[in-house]
Amino acid sequence: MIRVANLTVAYKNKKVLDDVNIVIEKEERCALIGRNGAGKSTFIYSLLNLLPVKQGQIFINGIDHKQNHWKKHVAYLPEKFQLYPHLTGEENLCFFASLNNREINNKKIEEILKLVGLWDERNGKSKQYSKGMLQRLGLGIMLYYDAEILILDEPTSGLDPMGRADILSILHSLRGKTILLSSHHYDEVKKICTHIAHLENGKITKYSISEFESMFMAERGS
Ligand SMILES: Nc1ncnc2c1ncn2[C@@H]1O[C@H](COP(=O)(O)OP(=O)(O)OP(=O)(O)O)[C@@H](O)[C@H]1O
Repeated sequence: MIRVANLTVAYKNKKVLDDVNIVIEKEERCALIGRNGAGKSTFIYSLLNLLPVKQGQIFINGIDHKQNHWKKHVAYLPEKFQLYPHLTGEENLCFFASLNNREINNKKIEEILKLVGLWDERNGKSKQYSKGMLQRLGLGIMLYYDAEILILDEPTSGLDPMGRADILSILHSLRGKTILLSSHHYDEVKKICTHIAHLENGKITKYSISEFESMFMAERGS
């Protein structure tokens, strides 16, 4: 569960998040949507402590995020990330899986490569992977860490419709995860998400998909 209370973030004099309060419950799949520059990345960076929070509080599974041990509950996929182009898909996954002296679990590596649809291409060098394959490999690396809370910054950005559908259907297939993902593609994320967190003018309002749909339709009709 993620709980944010009275979060305000400003860059110099420009307030981007203004007294944000939101709870994302265990096992919800919540899409953070908002226009370009609305503050989606700023919100995610604040959650992850990549941006120091000066005003407000954030709790991850009940742990104040000023303490460090919340980190084992969370895995993060940034919008842009770098893999090792001369390594194969499987070697990249094994490299990241072994960080922090973790032992590599070969069965889990196989399961994840199958889950993200890269088992047959596992021996191809990642420099030869398409953008969709790279994104699925990034997702696989994130999933290896077995965190309960997954935070993804625009995971479908720059992908074609099939690539976007692949990523979303993998996320939809996961069980027991709490997911927050930012996106510009409301029509797509609504198919797999349970909730929408709408960021506008520094405020975040959370809706169930049906609440958001009826508000959206009412606005269109008026
Ligand atoms: N380091 C920074 N210094 C000053 N202003 C910043 C900084 N980072 C972001 N901003 C500004 O804060 C606002 C919110 O940016 P942010 O990147 O969080 O929005 P976003 O919703 O993620 O945008 P996009 O959808 O385009 O990725 C923008 O006006 C941006 O220009």
